[in-house]
Amino acid sequence: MNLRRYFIMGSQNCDRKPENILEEAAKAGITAFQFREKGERSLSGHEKLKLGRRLRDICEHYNITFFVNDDIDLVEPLGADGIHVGQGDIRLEKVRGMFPDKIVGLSVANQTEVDNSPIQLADYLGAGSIFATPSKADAQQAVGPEWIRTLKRQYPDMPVVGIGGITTSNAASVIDAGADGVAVISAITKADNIKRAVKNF
Ligand SMILES: Cc1ncc(COP(=O)(O)OP(=O)(O)O)c(N)n1
Ligand SMILES: Cc1nc(C(=O)O)sc1CCOP(=O)(O)O
Ligand SMILES: [Mg+2]
Repeated sequence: MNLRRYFIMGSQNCDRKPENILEEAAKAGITAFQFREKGERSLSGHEKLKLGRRLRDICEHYNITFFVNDDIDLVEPLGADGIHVGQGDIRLEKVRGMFPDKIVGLSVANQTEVDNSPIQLADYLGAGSIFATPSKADAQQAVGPEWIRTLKRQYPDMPVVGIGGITTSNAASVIDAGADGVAVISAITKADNIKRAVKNF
């Protein structure tokens, strides 16, 4: 599992064909991808499944770890490598029980969430929002890279990715704080030059 350059995207994040954006990012060197088809202008039902299949095929071709966001019903149909869940989603214990062999990620935004979560059941943590994000209306208040340090002090062996408002300009501060990777939406979907953006991470 390589979470160093973790790209997250759904069609609602894209001004052009999602397949083309993912393919450019894949060629440029992302290491993990999360299919997050969610919120305003997002697809549902069969259209969501069909897009997921096309994006999964691109990841398979470029050997990129493929995650589904939230939706347990898509994990098997898409042949996903893993699933990412947050505090308001299906409980981690249940996800782990359903998918003992998949990679499971959990979001943690503050110490209370950590204290109330079975952290050891997760394979990695998504820590954020690190900075203010334009991509998630219900994101919690930005906590800064210090949150990564706090998590790594408690769980030195648990992979942690920073998420929320991460750009090529501030990613180094997230990695310097001990993160194993950076998870981004807009820094890639909105980039003038995706190849350059991915390489700069
Ligand atoms: C890698 C990663 N980290 C955090 C999140 C956020 O998950 P969640 O809190 O469940 O919010 P939604 O993405 O479902 O809106 C994530 N998706 N990925
Ligand atoms: C999906 C997601 N989760 C977050 C969290 O804080 O848990 S922030 C976020 C959106 C990240 O998008 P961008 O890279 O454009 O800021
Ligand atoms: Mg979620």
